[in-house]
Amino acid sequence: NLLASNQHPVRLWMRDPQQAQAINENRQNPRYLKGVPVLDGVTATTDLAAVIAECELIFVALPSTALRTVLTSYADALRDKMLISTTKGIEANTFMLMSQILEDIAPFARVGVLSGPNLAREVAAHALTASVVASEDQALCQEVQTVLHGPTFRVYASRDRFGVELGGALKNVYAIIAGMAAAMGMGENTKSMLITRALAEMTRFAVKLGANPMTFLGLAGVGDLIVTCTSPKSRNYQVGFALGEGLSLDEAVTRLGEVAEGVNTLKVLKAKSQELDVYMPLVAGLYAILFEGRTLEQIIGGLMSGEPKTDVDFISIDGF
Ligand SMILES: NC(=O)C1=CN([C@@H]2O[C@H](COP(=O)(O)OP(=O)(O)OC[C@H]3O[C@@H](n4cnc5c(N)ncnc54)[C@H](O)[C@@H]3O)[C@@H](O)[C@H]2O)C=CC1
Ligand SMILES: O=C(CO)COP(=O)(O)O
Repeated sequence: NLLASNQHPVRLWMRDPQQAQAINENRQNPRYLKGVPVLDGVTATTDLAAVIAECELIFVALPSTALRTVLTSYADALRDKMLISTTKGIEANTFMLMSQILEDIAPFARVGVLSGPNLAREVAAHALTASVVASEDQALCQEVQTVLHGPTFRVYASRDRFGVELGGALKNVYAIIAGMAAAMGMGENTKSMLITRALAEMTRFAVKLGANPMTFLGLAGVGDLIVTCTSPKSRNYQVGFALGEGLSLDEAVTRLGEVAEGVNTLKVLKAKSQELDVYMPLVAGLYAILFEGRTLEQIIGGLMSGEPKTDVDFISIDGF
């Protein structure tokens, strides 16, 4: 809709012919965005080859588990196209971020990511929103800013594609913990502690992977962490909330009926943090709750009784 309202013709690729026809006829997508009119400039279609051939700029919004499978046979068609991932996940086994998978599939495409505090429902409802486009390709960033900018949506640019993308993927895990804490009636101090220690933890991990920690101070880092850890509109938060109400993980995911990337990210992140020997007590704690039968109280108890630590890892003061 943002693109269409800037007079750009838009193709929306989807799998289900009935859904595509319904969107084209009724101008609504009631399963995912009830009550939001789909503008006339958007045409839904199931023909991916035709969409790729017709479009110069492609926003890839597939769930992380589907991205490689869906696009892998289109390598030649994607040559020279501008591909922007909006997917916030990490591939199991390879630990690749989505734009890295796009590069892998289509080495001659131009690749970037769009990430930030961007709850889909609020973007669709024209809540004032900011996002980040990140790519080493400056012209690509400018193009994305130009086509998306409007009265309610503003795009900032970054050269740090890896840091921006990593921030978007990691925060989902902490949103599950935040939702859980909310359901269990934990205090505002506790919620703030969890968010801030989450930022410390994700930054520590990112630095170990060679990312720039300053990126985590931006919209795609702390910005997205705040919105996802505080909003009941976040699906990861909702999964956490359901867990805090006593549902099992399967029940929580089934009740949601949409993608909550944090569940898969948790598994790959736990394994990677062990492999790299990065201290991530929140990730290890959530993993222990979901897969080893521990409780949130036990995990928070562990945090509170751990050996004294410094507040911010990257400030070194003599004697600390
Ligand atoms: N919804 C949001 O507020 C935001 C979502 N994202 C990211 O966008 C990505 C997608 O999430 P949503 O669209 O929100 O999830 P969703 O659960 O609302 O929708 C996922 C869509 O992907 C389709 N899909 C699933 N498997 C597919 C396949 N193999 N081939 C083609 N289509 C397939 C589903 O039919 C559904 O239409 C996630 O990585 C999420 O983190 C990023 C920013 C905001
Ligand atoms: O990434 C998002 C907001 O920026 C959406 O978060 P959820 O996937 O948890 O709904």
